[in-house]
Amino acid sequence: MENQVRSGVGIDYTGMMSNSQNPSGFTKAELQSLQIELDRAQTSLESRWEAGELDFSKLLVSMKAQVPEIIKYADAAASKFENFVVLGIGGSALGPLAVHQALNHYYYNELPPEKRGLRPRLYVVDNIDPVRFKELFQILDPSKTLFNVISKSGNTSETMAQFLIVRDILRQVCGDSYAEHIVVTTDKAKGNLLPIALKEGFQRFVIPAGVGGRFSELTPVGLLAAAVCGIDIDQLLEGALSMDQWIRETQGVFSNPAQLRVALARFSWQKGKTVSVFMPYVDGLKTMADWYAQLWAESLGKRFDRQGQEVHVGQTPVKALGVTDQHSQVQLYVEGPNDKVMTFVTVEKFKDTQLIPLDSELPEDIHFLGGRTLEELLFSEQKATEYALTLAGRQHQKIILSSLDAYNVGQLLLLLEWETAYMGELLNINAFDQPGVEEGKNGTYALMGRKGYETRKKEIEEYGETQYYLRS
Ligand SMILES: O=P(O)(O)OC[C@H]1O[C@](O)(CO)[C@@H](O)[C@@H]1O
Repeated sequence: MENQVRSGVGIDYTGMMSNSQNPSGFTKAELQSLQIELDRAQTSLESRWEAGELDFSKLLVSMKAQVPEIIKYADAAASKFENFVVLGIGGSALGPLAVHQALNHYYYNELPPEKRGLRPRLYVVDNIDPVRFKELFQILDPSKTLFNVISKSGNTSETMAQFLIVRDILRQVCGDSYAEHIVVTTDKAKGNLLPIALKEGFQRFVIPAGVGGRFSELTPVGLLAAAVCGIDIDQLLEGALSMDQWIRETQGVFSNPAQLRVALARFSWQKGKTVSVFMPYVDGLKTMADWYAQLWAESLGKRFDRQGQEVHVGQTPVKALGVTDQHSQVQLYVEGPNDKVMTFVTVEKFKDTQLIPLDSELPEDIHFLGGRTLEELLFSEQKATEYALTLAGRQHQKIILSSLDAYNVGQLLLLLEWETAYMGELLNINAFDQPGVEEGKNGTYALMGRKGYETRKKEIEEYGETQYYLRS
């Protein structure tokens, strides 16, 4: 194998490469030809790192130093509250959810408290659907709940609205002690949430200035929820640091995992693969696909390059789950337009095993299942899907975690963050802003009557008149 598997996460890119079954795959020479560009990207990223623009990586060490403080608070919260609710959206919600699902029991909230290590149930409310919001309070006792309001900007309408509703409920239920039920995670110096937190005396955690929402999982954004729910955040950061070191200290497309992944992404993009399918074959990683989708889409979907030229770049991320989506989307991937590149995410070993019982009374055709395990079936299905894709000339690769543990999840997060940063360099765009979303945010302020947005409001209302409509 050319690519070294270090510490527990590996990349199998056989399905991306040219061979007798897939002559249209890439050659080693092709990947190697990108090395000068990759070296340039590495140098540029290094200077951005120095300048504090890549604090998702640079601040890992200081995050590790903050672990005891976070654990101390989390343990105290866990002994006091039955529920921990994250209020946030986008990067302020997807990371906490992804890591929780990856590392805790799949039915964590339904477990009796002693099987949860007496830790609180976790809810991540990442939307503003009024029905869902109301229904949350039909199952939650606010007096036994700690709410973590997370917003980097401290201004996001969805999160601020959630906060205002929750604060109101808490005031009614808990009276003067309502502030003990709110912990705020936001910027140190900016945004509307900060002065409120200071005035009302909420416990506060800081999102470092140079870390944007979608890169913030390994700051208090994700670390607090993880620690409250019993995840080993020290190991999470340890894994992240080891991947960080591997990527920052290694030269060469066949040795540096971020360079390898980005070279594959770059060539597939160039060859018309406008869709990137992220398909874990582990239920625990299902919401990791949501987290990845935001990271890849918001970072790389850009209209202008750094010189202001209109480029309209970006690969569309699609979330899928193996084996479930074999029975839903894979037909399209095998026979539809050849515009997709697939990343499967798998584990070498599941935490547990499940035997399929043998029953010789049953029809002969299902005998083959008996005595085998569910994971054997799952691995076989995955392999068979890879084979079908290869036969159809479709490219695919695998990120393989030795097991689904905190260390490896930390590695995975950093790998995906770094490859996104690299892709930004190769596409010559700013991977750390989101001007297209800001437009929508401002439009929302206008429509909701925020001061200073009156002209915008008028424009949108005029534009927004319904002209064509069909109804039952
Ligand atoms: O954490 P904030 O500032 O509330 O932002 C939430 C999300 O909104 C965005 O700014 C736009 O979707 C994301 O980048 C971010 O993760």
